[in-house]
Amino acid sequence: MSTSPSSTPGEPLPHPLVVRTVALDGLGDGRAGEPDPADLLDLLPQDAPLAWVRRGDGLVAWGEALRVDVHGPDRFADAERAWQQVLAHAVVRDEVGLPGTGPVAFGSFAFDDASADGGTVVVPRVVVGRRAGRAWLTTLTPAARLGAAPTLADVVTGRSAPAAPGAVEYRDGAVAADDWLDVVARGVAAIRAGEVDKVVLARDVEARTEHPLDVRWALARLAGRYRSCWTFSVDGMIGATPELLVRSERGLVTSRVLAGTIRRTGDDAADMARAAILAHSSKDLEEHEYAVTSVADALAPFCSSSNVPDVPFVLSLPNVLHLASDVTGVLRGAEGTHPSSLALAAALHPTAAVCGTPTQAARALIARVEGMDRARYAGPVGWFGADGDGEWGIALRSARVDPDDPHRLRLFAGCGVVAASDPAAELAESRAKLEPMRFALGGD
Ligand SMILES: C=C(O[C@@H]1C=C(C(=O)O)C=C[C@H]1O)C(=O)O
Repeated sequence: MSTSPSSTPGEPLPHPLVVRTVALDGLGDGRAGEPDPADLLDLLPQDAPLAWVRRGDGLVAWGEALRVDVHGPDRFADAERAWQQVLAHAVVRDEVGLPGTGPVAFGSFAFDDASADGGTVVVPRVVVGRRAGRAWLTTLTPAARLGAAPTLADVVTGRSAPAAPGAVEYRDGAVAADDWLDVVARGVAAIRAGEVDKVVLARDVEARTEHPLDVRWALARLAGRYRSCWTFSVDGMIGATPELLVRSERGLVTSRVLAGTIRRTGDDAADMARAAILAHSSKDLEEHEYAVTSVADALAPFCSSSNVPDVPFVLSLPNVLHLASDVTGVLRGAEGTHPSSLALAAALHPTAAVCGTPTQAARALIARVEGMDRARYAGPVGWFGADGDGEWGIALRSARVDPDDPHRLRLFAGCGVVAASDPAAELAESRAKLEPMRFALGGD
């Protein structure tokens, strides 16, 4: 675990963190020329923007009061510990008291324990949040004592308009598209040989942008088009995921499980017919069942009661239709004794929606045949607060901006493979899942 700016990991900040949350005025009626929290993404600076936004609500943040890099199988626990240490030294005045107010940290974690790209927690300096018509501003400042109440005009200064990335060139990532057919075929063969029941296999595509990517430009495109997804940006990992690994709020946990996919055609009547096919496809229902069971089983030890829908619904996105189930549960025990949302995410990860069934065998198969490091793709991404509540998505429909070159990104997509899978159909599905990030970079 490495922390910055810090002296030693045990004592991460030279001063306590002074955290102050104030309510912001009614949305949209701020004074002319003043920043307005009505569009959170508009408030972000170009440098290292943090975001977790859906349908206009959520959190945006910037600056780094503290950054912690973690690695290996203990990356989630190490991140949690670092956050607890920050909180132990924090002085908090929260005048709003909603989920997402007070101290907040963002995180993004690798899919695989062995990834070189383990994970990062960022404690920002400024957070602006919005939820159900209310908005707030939080400042997190390593300081000796509480200062004056901050205003949005103080912290949103010198914003340039997001700039388009210009022409974008795409080329094969670690495995060429044609060779990936063989990767899927090896997955199907392993299933038929009884090694696993389901495996999720992914591939990457490299993009090179003419101008350095202004992440804000991509985020605005994603949030505008993929409204039922969670648009995120944490430590260079960006995307709009339709899949919520876990939300934990005041003792109630929710997980949106997706598995089973059909591409959309662009013709609404044809898509309705395809939705009906998807809802009755035994191949897709089987894939979905594995994913729901993995989430329900992982949540069960933490919950006193839970609700697991018998039948999935069809989630319609601009590029694909998915089978979807919202699994909910009530956490066991009294408030204050619950595991944090990050601990729940760690217990759930990796679900069968992004790994396979059984988990360990599917993990080993992925490591053997996929031919790439997934890095942060398909890992948990999101935020949590001082009480541990928070939201963690699965980093899908996503890309990683090269930390050393803002012209370069790796785009990722994967597909659930079962005995009845056809490699060519999975390749087509992976192309459909790459569409959101291609659109984010300026594609149609
Ligand atoms: C792995 C991805 O998506 C996952 C796989 C799905 C499937 O195979 O049907 C559907 C949704 C996600 O759980 C991805 O988008 O990269």
